[in-house]
Amino acid sequence: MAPAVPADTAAIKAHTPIVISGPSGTGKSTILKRLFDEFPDKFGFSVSHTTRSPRGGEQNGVEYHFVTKDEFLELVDRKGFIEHAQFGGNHYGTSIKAVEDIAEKGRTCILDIEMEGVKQVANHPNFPRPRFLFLSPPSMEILEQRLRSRATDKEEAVLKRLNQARVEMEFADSGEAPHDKIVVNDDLDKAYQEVREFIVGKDA
Ligand SMILES: Nc1ncnc2c1ncn2[C@@H]1O[C@H](COP(=O)(O)OP(=O)(O)OP(=O)(O)O)[C@@H](O)[C@H]1O
Repeated sequence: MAPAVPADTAAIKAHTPIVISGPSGTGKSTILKRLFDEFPDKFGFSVSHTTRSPRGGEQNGVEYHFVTKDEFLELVDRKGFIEHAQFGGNHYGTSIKAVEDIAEKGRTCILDIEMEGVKQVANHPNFPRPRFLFLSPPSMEILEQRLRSRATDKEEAVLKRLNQARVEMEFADSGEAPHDKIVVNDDLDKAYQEVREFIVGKDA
């Protein structure tokens, strides 16, 4: 078998990645957008790999690294992904290299990933441990309101997201979750300050 992809690199160690997770609709995108706006040069999102075909205008290496299924599975074998999953018949994953690319630019990689991905990252055999942040909704009722107010989902999709949210909240509450910090997104300004402090520290 091909050798494992090296993961313990100086760049990644110098810029410890941040994993942010939390149920859909909790406010991750909203808070990350603020963070990127406040610190335009400090952070980056990694470019994921996918086996799906590029859509009009999508460029390899920009929206995604577009690869064949064989290439994808070879990288899986080599432990080259910190997390990967299958959706709608296609594979998607975050490679070690993609995280390293951000760190090599002197930026901190922010990984917005769901629960199964969080478990994979935490259990990766040689990827250095990132810092884990969980964003929690104040209650299921409020999460439901936010999902509905976003108005991007049909009823069935909202119910599916709420069920998944329950599973994620249970995981976050269990002793198995790797989270270093849990922030409840009740008041947005307050939640943002807590996230900001966790990520950049008090004095930034
Ligand atoms: N503290 C808050 N108070 C009220 N509304 C909020 C708060 N934070 C976020 N929202 C609203 O909740 C909705 C969901 O937020 P957002 O899209 O950022 O969630 P998300 O966690 O990124 O979801 P997904 O994982 O599905 O992308 C948005 O309409 C957003 O404006």
